[in-house]
Amino acid sequence: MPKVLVSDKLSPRAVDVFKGRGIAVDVKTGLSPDELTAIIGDYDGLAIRSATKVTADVLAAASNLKVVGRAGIGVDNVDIAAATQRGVVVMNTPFGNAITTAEHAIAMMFALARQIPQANASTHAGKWEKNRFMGVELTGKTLGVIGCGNIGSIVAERALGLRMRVIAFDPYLSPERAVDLGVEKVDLDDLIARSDFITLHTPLTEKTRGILNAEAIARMKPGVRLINCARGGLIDEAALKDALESGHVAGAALDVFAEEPARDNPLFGLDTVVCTPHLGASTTEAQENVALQVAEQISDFLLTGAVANALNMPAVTAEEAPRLRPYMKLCEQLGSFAGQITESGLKSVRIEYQGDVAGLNTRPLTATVLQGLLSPLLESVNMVSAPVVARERGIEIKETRSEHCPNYHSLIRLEVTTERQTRSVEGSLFGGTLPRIVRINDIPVEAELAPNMLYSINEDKPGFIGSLGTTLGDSGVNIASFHLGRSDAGGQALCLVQVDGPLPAETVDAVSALPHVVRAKALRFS
Ligand SMILES: NC(=O)C1=CN([C@@H]2O[C@H](COP(=O)(O)OP(=O)(O)OC[C@H]3O[C@@H](n4cnc5c(N)ncnc54)[C@H](O)[C@@H]3O)[C@@H](O)[C@H]2O)C=CC1
Ligand SMILES: O=C(O)C(=O)COP(=O)(O)O
Repeated sequence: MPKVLVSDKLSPRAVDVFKGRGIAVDVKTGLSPDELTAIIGDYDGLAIRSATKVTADVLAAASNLKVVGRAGIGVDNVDIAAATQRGVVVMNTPFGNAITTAEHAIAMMFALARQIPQANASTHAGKWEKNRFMGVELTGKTLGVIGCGNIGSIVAERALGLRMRVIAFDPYLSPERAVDLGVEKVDLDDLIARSDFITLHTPLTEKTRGILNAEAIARMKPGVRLINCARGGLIDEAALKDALESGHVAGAALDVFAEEPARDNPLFGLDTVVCTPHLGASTTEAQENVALQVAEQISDFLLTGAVANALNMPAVTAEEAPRLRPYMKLCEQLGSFAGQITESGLKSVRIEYQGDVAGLNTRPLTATVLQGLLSPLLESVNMVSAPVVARERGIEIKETRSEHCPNYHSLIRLEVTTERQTRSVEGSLFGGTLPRIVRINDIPVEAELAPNMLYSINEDKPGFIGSLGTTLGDSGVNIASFHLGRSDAGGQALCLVQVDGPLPAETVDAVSALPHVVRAKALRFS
């Protein structure tokens, strides 16, 4: 039974989902990094929000971990590169809290415009400072949206409803989408120079860190107001403090901080700053959405192999997963076969999908071919890490698809070019589910790959099969099945022999030494 750890405060509905799907679940929140590292090795899945930091150290201790599910959007608390290297799928729930977070940004904008928190505190204190809290109207003001994705575009829609003029900076926002949303697409300089309010909705990346730094703040309109419900690192907090103190920035509403939990921050105590403790996603509705979704996604992945909303792996739907499974087995075998007979550096890999399989989602299949191919050559690689590892090693990967497939419903052809030669192996599914190798180096053969196999290439000469059988028999190796193929009479021949148990190295050497044998090798398949 797979086991999941919930290490942040998630709606209890997540636990219900895990239990309902037959997954064991522990809830342990508030763990220190050391405590998490000490126990993570017991779990197949980890469900988190923003508090848990899934660092390379945590991942190094996570020997059984297959999936990290983020009940929310931002994954800057997860070392995705390290997860990918370790073959751990990282998923998020990209929509479940978007409306709620957009609403928080709008609420923060109103709070800023009318100083509601300050007025609230003053009124509770019995001060009745009617003349102190003079606000500004939103109607007709220009709102600059930095990052116009899911949340930014909801904020834009709501702001248009408030009769604001909305301008947006987002390099990935298409002009058509901007027109549909009713926003003006501008560059960052323009946005900074023209906005009365600026709201941030980008992820925190190396490109966006400090996007509003001292220099950007200096170019803003005097009296500008800033809202940040995305990530703390987007604004330079020290520069913002200076600009608030000088009055150049009239106010800032911040839900997120460079260091969280933020117990001590340079901006605390300024009466022009409105703060909330990372509450953007904190509504009952959003928390139920993301908890249910992440629990379903983690369960689907652990139980069926379906992959949704992964940041480091192609998607596989619950409908596709069972259809892809036999092809994945075939792809793994094709890759593993090629990987085991490869003895020099890989240069390129070409995968041809023919027939029915060409109409399926082939990205996970290609990832599985690469996993099979690289596994015999590298220490630990799986379908999450294999494409990245292949790219890092400069291996060129080509994928082609054709509906045309004369002899089979589906055929997958893998061609591997190394520093020395090009080899190919082709396979199909018999009866729709059983992987079979049907061609090796353009020589037809029909073989099922079993855990222990002997592969040999020989000249097609009389007597070879007898001497091979005798050599194996003399070594006490029992033959389970025997598959032969040849290019033409007297030309190159090959055989794949399934044997009962691992082949001793001396036996392989003895086969290699037989007359007419070009090469012999023991192969293992899972
Ligand atoms: N305060 C809170 O509780 C919450 C905060 N968030 C934060 O909000 C962020 C945005 O969430 P979504 O809108 O759902 O993400 P999204 O991925 O839908 O949108 C992000 C947008 O930022 C744009 N972008 C990327 N790099 C950019 C750059 N250098 N300059 C300008 N735009 C850039 C992208 O093109 C994209 O359109 C999340 O990454 C997360 O950090 C999300 C949910 C709750
Ligand atoms: O979804 C996000 O990106 C958020 O920032 C929400 O964070 P939280 O789950 O409330 O800790």
